[in-house]
Amino acid sequence: MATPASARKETVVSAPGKVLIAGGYLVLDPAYPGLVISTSSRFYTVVRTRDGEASGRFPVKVLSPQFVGAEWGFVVSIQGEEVTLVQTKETYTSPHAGPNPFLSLSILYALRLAKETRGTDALAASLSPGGLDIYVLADNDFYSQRSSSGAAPSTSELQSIPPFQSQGKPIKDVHKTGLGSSAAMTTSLVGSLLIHLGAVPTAPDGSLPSESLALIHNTAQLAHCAAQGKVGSGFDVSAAVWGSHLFRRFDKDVIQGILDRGERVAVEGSPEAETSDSSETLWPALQPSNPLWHPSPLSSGQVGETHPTAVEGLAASISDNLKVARPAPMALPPRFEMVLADVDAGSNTPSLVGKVTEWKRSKPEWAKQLYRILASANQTLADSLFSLTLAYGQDPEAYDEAVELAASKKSKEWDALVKEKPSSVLKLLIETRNAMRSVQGGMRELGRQAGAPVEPNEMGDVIKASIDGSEGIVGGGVPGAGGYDAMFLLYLRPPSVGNGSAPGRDKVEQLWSEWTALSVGPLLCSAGGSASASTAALEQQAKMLSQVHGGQPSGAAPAVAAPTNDGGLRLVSVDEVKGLKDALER
Ligand SMILES: Nc1ncnc2c1ncn2[C@@H]1O[C@H](COP(=O)(O)OP(=O)(O)OP(=O)(O)O)[C@@H](O)[C@H]1O
Ligand SMILES: C[C@@](O)(CCOP(=O)(O)O)CC(=O)O
Repeated sequence: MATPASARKETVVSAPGKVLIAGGYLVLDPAYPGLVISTSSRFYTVVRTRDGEASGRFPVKVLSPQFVGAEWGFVVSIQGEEVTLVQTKETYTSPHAGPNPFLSLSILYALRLAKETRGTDALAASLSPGGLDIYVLADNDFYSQRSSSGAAPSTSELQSIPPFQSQGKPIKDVHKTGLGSSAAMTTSLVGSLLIHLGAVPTAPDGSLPSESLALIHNTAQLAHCAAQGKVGSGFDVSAAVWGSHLFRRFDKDVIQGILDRGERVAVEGSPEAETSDSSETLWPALQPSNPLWHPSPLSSGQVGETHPTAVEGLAASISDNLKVARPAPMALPPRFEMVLADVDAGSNTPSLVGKVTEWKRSKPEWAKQLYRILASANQTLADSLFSLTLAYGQDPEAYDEAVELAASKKSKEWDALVKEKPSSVLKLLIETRNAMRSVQGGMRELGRQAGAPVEPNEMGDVIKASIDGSEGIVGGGVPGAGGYDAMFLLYLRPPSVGNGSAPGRDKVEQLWSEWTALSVGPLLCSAGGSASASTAALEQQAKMLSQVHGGQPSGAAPAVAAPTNDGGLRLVSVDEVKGLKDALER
């Protein structure tokens, strides 16, 4: 099944950004799931084999063409069974490149795994004759496109910016937008290298089997944690691989031993450079079947306070059928869209995670109570979104009729609407709106208790004005850890607008452009895997979900097809991505 590595001259892998719409802070504990939506904005890594003289030393050059001076050089040496990686002195000491552990550790661990799974001869063949050129490129949304005056561009202005726009500054000076650039970069880099080096198989049609995705996921989590110097929850890397899903954290112990070795990529010629080949193997920890990567909500006693959501039950039955554990897929329901805002409050968000963790430690009883309330709101949200997808699968006409109606009213008017025109879909929309209000309220309370601006008042004000002032806005909040950096809204796009934009969404953008208390502007992306991204894939999923849900509540799970991975990591070609070819030639 594997494509012979020697046949690969070029490998391009794309991975999405993420928005954690429910479960911030709680997801640090595997007892609580989080709802992470991948974005249509993506990161791309292009790996090309270079021509040159075959030798035991292979140069690996990494270029990030959107930034000034962003060029990193590495050398892989293969001698007998020993493989070492060093960074060139010139790029290590360069003021604009320097050490970049997200890049260097991704390369290091991908090489190690390739050596373990294929042997040094095959690894050398994959790097021959002249080593590798690697390009990393991000969709414009990953970085703030504000002008030097700080003004936020409108959607139409953003649309007129060429793809993969040069930022005109070094990477350290750039303003990120919270989509998870380091996770999407690490994951697409690890994925493209493992595929290019033949360490994970691709299917004949170019898709990636679940085992391959799982191995890319596990390796990228290791590289990202090692680069960050800490183990976060990892939902960003998880979304970069699996797209939108219901996330549960893996067991830290799975990689702690490897992290404790504190490996890093040494500079060429330094004393450490001689000892950078580790004899410890990665495979036992990283192999897809290692159960520590999958805290099962159904079988482990770990879940403590929470019950598995309906959608996790579904995922377990899919995994049983596929014999590979993958997290519960969770695209937004049809006709749902997401809009994100780049907020420039002119102040740095203080360390929110530290404050919340400290509060939880000092007030364990209060924290337990609040976490229980938040967990319940998060699960209700996941279950109501799931029920909406099911409702669409069962009766798309009735669903569309209800969405058309709801999108013509402000969501605070839906209660009166359902009395006038009773509809099960409208009731589910109200349930979803209420769950989003509870999640938002819970996050605000968490911040208040911990003395941390999780949802600062200025952010709460603009979110409230957006939801209350426009038609069809289901809810919103501050994603992830919150703070002043970003916000998201979920809204309905009525069937009658076709591919056009929803009037409620346009009204929100107008409101933002006139907002003076904060500088707020839209990003271009929507949700990955949502109806707009791939209606066919979503319809297939809806049918599949209703098939499972309508089936046996206990006993044997029905046979179901593998979910598509449209919203997650995928193999692409340079030509199919608008503007990528030009950006590589710049
Ligand atoms: N295009 C790129 N080229 C090279 N390195 C990059 C690129 N994008 C991000 N990085 C690396 O990722 C680091 C940023 O990671 P960090 O974890 O601080 O942010 P983040 O949480 O991913 O941010 P955000 O979620 O806002 O995108 C940069 O300092 C750089 O090392
Ligand atoms: C607070 C936390 O739950 C969310 C951080 O999310 P983000 O990086 O702000 O999107 C921490 C984590 O999950 O790693």
